[in-house]
Amino acid sequence: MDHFVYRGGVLHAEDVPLPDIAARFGTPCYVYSAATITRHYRVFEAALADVDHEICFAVKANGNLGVLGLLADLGSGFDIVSVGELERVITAGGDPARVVFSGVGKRVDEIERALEIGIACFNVESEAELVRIDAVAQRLGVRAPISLRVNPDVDAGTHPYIATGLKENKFGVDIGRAETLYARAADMPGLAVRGVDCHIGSQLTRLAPFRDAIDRVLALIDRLAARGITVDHLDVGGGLGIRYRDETPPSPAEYAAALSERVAGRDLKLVCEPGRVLVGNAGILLTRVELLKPGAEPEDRHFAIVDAAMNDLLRPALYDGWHAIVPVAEAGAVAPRPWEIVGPICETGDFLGHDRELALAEGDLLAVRSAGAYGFAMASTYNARPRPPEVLVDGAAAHEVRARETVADLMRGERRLPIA
Ligand SMILES: Cc1ncc(COP(=O)(O)O)c(C=O)c1O
Ligand SMILES: N[C@@H](CCCC[NH3+])C(=O)O
Repeated sequence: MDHFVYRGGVLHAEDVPLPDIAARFGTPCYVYSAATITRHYRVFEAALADVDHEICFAVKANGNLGVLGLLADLGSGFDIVSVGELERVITAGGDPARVVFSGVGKRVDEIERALEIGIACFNVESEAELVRIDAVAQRLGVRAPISLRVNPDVDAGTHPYIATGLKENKFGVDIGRAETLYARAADMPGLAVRGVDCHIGSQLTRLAPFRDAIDRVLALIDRLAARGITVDHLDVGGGLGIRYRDETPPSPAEYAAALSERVAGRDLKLVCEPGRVLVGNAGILLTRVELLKPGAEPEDRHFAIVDAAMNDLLRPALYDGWHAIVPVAEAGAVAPRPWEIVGPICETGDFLGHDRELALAEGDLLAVRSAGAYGFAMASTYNARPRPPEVLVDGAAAHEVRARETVADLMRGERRLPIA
């Protein structure tokens, strides 16, 4: 459930009509609903209430300070993959002691900063990284809390670009080698073994792969215990899918119940790293139809060129991701027809949606739905297009939590030769 609803024929974000947002902040523009994020977080939290747990929001899904601040106030921890994300969490008021640090290529300076600030755990993705973290921690005179991210070799049944839990993927260490690596980690003076971590992919719509992965990881935890290596938490990563079109993912409550059932009776804290499920359907990309280019022949395609493009929302171009595209106001006298919704960028892959039955006129506003996760976060400035503003709506108030970039912002730090 989200808080983007039609009232009087006009789409609102909570109590704010989207045309008001377009008038105030211009288009394209990302719009998020605080009530939706809050609701999703609380549902997740309530579903895990019976087990010792920590929710660490995956910052990569949406790193806006307004969104992170809201989640921090709700009590969320954070999953980061770079020192940039760590600084964002700290600036937004998040608690570094509730941060887990994932990612296959952590640099020495990133490890140093995370150790200085005192994060909860490093999710270590290779033997080389264990050695690196151990060396940095010893140099700083501390012990780094670690989990090994194990790759359980299960098929997440998602798009191949976002499946991570197969042996062929670059992520984590082979579950068959994990025991040996844990034994090695336990002997390293700069490391403190704390947990086991696993994340099998994103936009999963079935529970079975999560269950399979957890069962394999719990079996590993038992084998480790038999060797005298105990862990205090199991990090199950993120990955729960959302409905973009007609998917029927498990609800957060069903997902959480499946997890708690697996760990019940064990002295283990459950750590989750949800991203998309908390913010995906809490955001839209607001865009305006610039020009219409209908085909001349019956078999021709009709193009609607809008002011948002693949640089603003990459998912359609990158994964053929389907996002609902809906009118902000009810159509006037125009008849609906199938439109290709495209941006102004010089790439054939620059589309937001194919074959959408819409009644369009130039100047109309459209909402590209389910854009709260991996939307702005993956935006670029390709074609020298400044990135859009982000607006966080809370009831009747619309807060600009990121101003629109300017062309001057894009050129900052650049020079032409000769440099005086
Ligand atoms: C390590 C890790 N944790 C959490 C997430 C968040 O995933 P999602 O947005 O699918 O919940 C990701 C991204 O897939 C990830 O790579
Ligand atoms: N960026 C992807 C998900 C990748 C998740 C990163 N671990 C998406 O939009 O669906």
